[in-house]
Amino acid sequence: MAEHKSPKYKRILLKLSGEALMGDMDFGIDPKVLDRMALEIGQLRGIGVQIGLVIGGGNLFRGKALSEAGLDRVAGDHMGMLATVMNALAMRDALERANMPTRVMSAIPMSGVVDHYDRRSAIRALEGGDVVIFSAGTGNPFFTTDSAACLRGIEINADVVLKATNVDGVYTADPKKDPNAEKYDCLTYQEVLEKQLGVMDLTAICLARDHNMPLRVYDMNEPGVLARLMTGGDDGTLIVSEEK
Ligand SMILES: Nc1ncnc2c1ncn2[C@@H]1O[C@H](COP(=O)(O)OP(=O)(O)O)[C@@H](O)[C@H]1O
Ligand SMILES: O=c1ccn([C@@H]2O[C@H](COP(=O)(O)OP(=O)(O)O)[C@@H](O)[C@H]2O)c(=O)[nH]1
Repeated sequence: MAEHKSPKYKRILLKLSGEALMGDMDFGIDPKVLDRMALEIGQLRGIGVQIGLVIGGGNLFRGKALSEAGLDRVAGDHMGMLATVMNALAMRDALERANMPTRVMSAIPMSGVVDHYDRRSAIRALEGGDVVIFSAGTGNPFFTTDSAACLRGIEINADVVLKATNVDGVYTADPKKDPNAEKYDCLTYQEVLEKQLGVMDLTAICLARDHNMPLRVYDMNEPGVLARLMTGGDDGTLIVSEEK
């Protein structure tokens, strides 16, 4: 009989950037990316990991970009948050097609479309094996879904917040702009703040630091990476209170 190691984490909060859902497109959602993510999430669920998801909205709308184009910032942020709900509905569809029971909760009440966010129901659903998608960010303008991921991760007592993105970790500078940037394997919250490393917004880092929530930034385009992380893999960059 095959040997089954118990996973490193019992409960995770996985943050998927909206942009990652575009795949090779310039806007919108690539169903192939959703199906691939559903497959990877299914592998984790199969080994008993409880999964909370926060999905960004940058593939559709970002408040800051809309306000730079002349729209009111708060209206733009509301559009950004609604975009995360659209992404969550698309992700739920992919997860349910892959036979995973899924709950979508929204920080903004949206009766008849998705459930309103409720921490206790979310924890019950996670314990019952549902994948829970937390949508509409924090429900407040001027925040990001990275902050929402740290907030929900802390609220549901996740063991780690995993930020799945399009770079393979945190670098000394933005690797898309600086070809000489070097990757860190491990960093402290304080180093990220002092060096102003832009991979996650500083509000999110402060929240994680204040509640000692480990963060890992990794490349979601690497096949099998999520399952590897569950069995002690060290892909990407770990951000913690003290360097390991
Ligand atoms: N020091 C850094 N290390 C790694 N990535 C960085 C850094 N500074 C900025 N970035 C950028 O952060 C992006 C990842 O963050 P993400 O939230 O997924 O995307 P976005 O900010 O476009 O929504 C990468 O595309 C990368 O270009
Ligand atoms: O708590 C939140 C989370 C998100 N947003 C808005 O929703 C957009 C999409 O989220 P984000 O940029 O974090 O998505 P990602 O970069 O992960 O795709 C943001 O630009 C904001 O305009 C917000 O106002 N409050």
